[in-house]
Amino acid sequence: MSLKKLFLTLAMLLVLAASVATGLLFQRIGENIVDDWGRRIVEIQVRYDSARLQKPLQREIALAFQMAESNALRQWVVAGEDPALTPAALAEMESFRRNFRDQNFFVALVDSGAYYFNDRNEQYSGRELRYHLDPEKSDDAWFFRLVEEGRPFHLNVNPDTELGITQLWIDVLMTDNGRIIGMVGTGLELESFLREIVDIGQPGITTMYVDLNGAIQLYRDQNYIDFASIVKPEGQKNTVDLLLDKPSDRTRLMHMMADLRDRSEEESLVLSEFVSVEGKRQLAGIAYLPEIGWYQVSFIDLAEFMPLAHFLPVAMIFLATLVFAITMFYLVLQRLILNPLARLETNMQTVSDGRIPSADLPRGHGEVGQLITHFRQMANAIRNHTEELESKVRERTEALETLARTDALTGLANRLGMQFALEREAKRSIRRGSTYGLIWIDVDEFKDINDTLGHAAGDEVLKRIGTLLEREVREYELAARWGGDEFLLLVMPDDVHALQVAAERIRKTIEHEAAIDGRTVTASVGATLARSGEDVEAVLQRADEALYEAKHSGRNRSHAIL
Ligand SMILES: Nc1nc2c(ncn2[C@@H]2O[C@H](COP(=O)(O)OP(=O)(O)OP(=O)(O)O)[C@@H](O)[C@H]2O)c(=O)[nH]1
Repeated sequence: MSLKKLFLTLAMLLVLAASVATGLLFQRIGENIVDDWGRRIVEIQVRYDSARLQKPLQREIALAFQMAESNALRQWVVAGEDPALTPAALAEMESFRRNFRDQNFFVALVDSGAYYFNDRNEQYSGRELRYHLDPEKSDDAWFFRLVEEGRPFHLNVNPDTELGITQLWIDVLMTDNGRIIGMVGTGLELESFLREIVDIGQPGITTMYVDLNGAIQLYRDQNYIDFASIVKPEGQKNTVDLLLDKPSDRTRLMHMMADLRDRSEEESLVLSEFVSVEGKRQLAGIAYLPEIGWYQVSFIDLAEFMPLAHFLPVAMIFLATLVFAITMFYLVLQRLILNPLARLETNMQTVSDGRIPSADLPRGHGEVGQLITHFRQMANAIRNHTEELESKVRERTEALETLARTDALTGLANRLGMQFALEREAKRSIRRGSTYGLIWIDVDEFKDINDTLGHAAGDEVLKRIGTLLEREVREYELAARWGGDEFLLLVMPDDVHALQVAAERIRKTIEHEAAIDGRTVTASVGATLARSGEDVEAVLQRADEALYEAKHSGRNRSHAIL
């Protein structure tokens, strides 16, 4: 895997890991914040709700206690509902009725079982005695049970089947010298009370009030309320665990309730615990309200109340910054290291393929820069060396080529060199319609020179003739040793006559200047003029024939065939 791919994969893995870590971190931080704040909020909420509930209730309870202590009422009851005292007693009842929140009252008497009631609409004015309580009737059991329990006051949520209304009843015992003689109080219309006090419609918050047994007394959904719980046997009550998903949560709540009751002197103590309600993790806040003998239980759905989504923008900004930083790091890495290295690698590949590296190398920084500089120096050295080598090879090749076309003894062109020159001239002749002359020289009785004067003398003769012929040709003409004692001149005569003159002059020059060891050296010379576009072989043939003629007409002659 290339470094580029490796770092890209690494960068992507980093982004992925950073995203997961950020997500987990923010979820953890968010949950901690929400849990921490949730506990504070639930505490405040419970205190606030309990104050809101107790304020109206306490007023009603205090009023009910006043009513229970009313002399007019007590005297009337003790006197066995003396008709003479009844108007004053009814007036007292009416007076309290007007003061109660829902403007109703009840008075229930132990001895006679009489039950007096009037309401806001005064529909029972003049006939306040509604009925007589019957210990045998289950609807009246609440009264006899409360009298039996002897608690000074009690809150009772109960539908009154006789009257056809459901109320939160405030029941206060009326006593005379320690003897319970009756019960007075008022009823708060449950629906409006729940609407105004309990179900305040705050999203994510559910409040309820339960009695010492955990039986639900006030809750926005009346179906859950444990009506007349005072007379219900244990096990049949609608308790708080109806809302809880797990039995373990119920146990924990019950423990908290017991703990709160033990510590009821600690004012406004609120305990909180996470529980599962209707499949959601909710924070339950519980407070004991000793004045009314109930607990307040508030469930806060923190996911709705303080959604973790609120932390999302912060998490997104954090993540975006992280991704941006990693991307920038990768881009800088790519620009400063990966790209220069990739180009360097391409150049190195060129070198390893035996080609000349490109002069266009990237610039780099730091160690990469040093690496590139060293490679550049190395590449330049290779390039210079290669060019030098190539130049030398070219020179040597040219020298070899020259050598291959040169006669070692005389320094003239050899047969190969002459053939090249002839081919070139023949092509030019075709191209330009030009012509050229050939002069063929053969040393006379050279074998004899060798035989008599020695082979070295023979060589010397050949060298001298070479020098003479070299002198005879012009710059653009060529003298060559054709082989053995034969020489060939490629000449450019102006005309036939000039060719004949040149051939004769060469013969004479040899005769006069090539003598060795006192022995005259002569040569026979044949000459011919190439015709326009004529084949080289044909011209050579004719020159050879001219030479043959010169030889056979007595040697040391020049002869031209035109
Ligand atoms: N010294 C010397 N002799 C050579 C060289 N090349 C060829 N020869 C000799 O040159 C002689 C050429 O002789 P021929 O061409 O047969 O005849 P010739 O003796 O010149 O007689 P004509 O040409 O008929 O006049 C031969 O004996 C060759 O051995 C050389 O490089 N040096």
